[in-house]
Amino acid sequence: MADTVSLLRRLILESPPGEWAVNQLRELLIGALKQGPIPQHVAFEMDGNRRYARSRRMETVEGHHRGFEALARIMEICYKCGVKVVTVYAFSIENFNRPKYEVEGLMQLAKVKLEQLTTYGDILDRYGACVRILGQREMIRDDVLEVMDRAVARTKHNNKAVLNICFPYTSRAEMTTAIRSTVQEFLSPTPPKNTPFSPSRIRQKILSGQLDGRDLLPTIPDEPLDDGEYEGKDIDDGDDNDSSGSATLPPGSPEPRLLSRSGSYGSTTLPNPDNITVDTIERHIYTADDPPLDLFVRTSGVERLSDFMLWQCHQDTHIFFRKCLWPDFDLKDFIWVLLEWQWRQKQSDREKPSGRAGTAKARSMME
Ligand SMILES: CC(C)=CCC/C(C)=C/CC/C(C)=C/COP(=O)(O)OP(=O)(O)O
Repeated sequence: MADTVSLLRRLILESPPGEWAVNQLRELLIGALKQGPIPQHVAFEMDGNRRYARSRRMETVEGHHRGFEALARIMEICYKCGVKVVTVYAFSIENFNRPKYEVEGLMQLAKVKLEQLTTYGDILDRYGACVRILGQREMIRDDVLEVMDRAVARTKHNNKAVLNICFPYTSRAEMTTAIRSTVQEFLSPTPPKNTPFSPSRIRQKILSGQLDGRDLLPTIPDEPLDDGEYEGKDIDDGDDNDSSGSATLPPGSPEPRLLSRSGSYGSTTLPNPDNITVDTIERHIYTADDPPLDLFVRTSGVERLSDFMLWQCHQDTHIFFRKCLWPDFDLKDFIWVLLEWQWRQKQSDREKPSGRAGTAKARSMME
């Protein structure tokens, strides 16, 4: 009986009039949603593809294909609603540890779908969305990278919306990269060379025996270091796997600012770590150009962030965990997330003026 009902339902919904009616209803719902506030930046942790495949006795890779279809549907809903940036976790660095055939399947899927997505007139072009690939580029093999670069180049003229594809990504790798490039930027202003008190000059003198090391101040390079240029202990390679120009200050290192405060180096402008703020790091994070993350959605019932958007989740990011598996995720699920987000926005807007009034009142009472 249940089988007959579900078959009948499928027949109706998949018939041309059924499809037309469903599309009309979707448009109506999206139109209604657009009447309220809309998150500017939404991230999806698309979880549950393999469980979806297993429960339907499909190949794992087929589960990922269905996952991509869900992504295309959700992306369209987002852009139609007015979301500016959609960020998706398409491949974690940890995913390289999955069986070879699955990793290969995901690479092929990325290649085929990115070509498709960025073909002129397809979904991204329709909504004026450009593609950006966020993650550890050096871990992507050449044939995939080529397709990704082409996708980015083909859509770079689109300036209404963004699709951030995190591939291969983890937040810790993103933050490490951001810190590394912050340090590189921080050390890059080149001071006047060979001034009598420049660190390199002092180093030269020590090496040539003209100065003993007793009064040696903590050394800060006065010019960007080349790999292997410096053998001292105060600048160290921060990553065992990657020695490409990375420099970290190990725990217990003397604070570089002491140097600049002491003024020992004359007119040399030495980096001051006090100048590194949240905003400095933010500028080096992959999503630096994007609006703050308003909404984070993870499917499949797992309630963890799993190294995704750890920096971007701030005090006003609303995090939603949904039980449904990603390939099943559609407007019927997303609408509740959006409605709840809109409701929470209204609540916090309502609280804000009274909160402010309360503070002002408290202040006037104290005065
Ligand atoms: C081009 C492009 C953007 C492609 C995206 C395709 C896509 C949906 C990728 C997601 C891959 C992935 C590791 C999902 C997590 O589910 P899981 O495999 O961990 O499933 P499980 O939780 O059931 O084990």
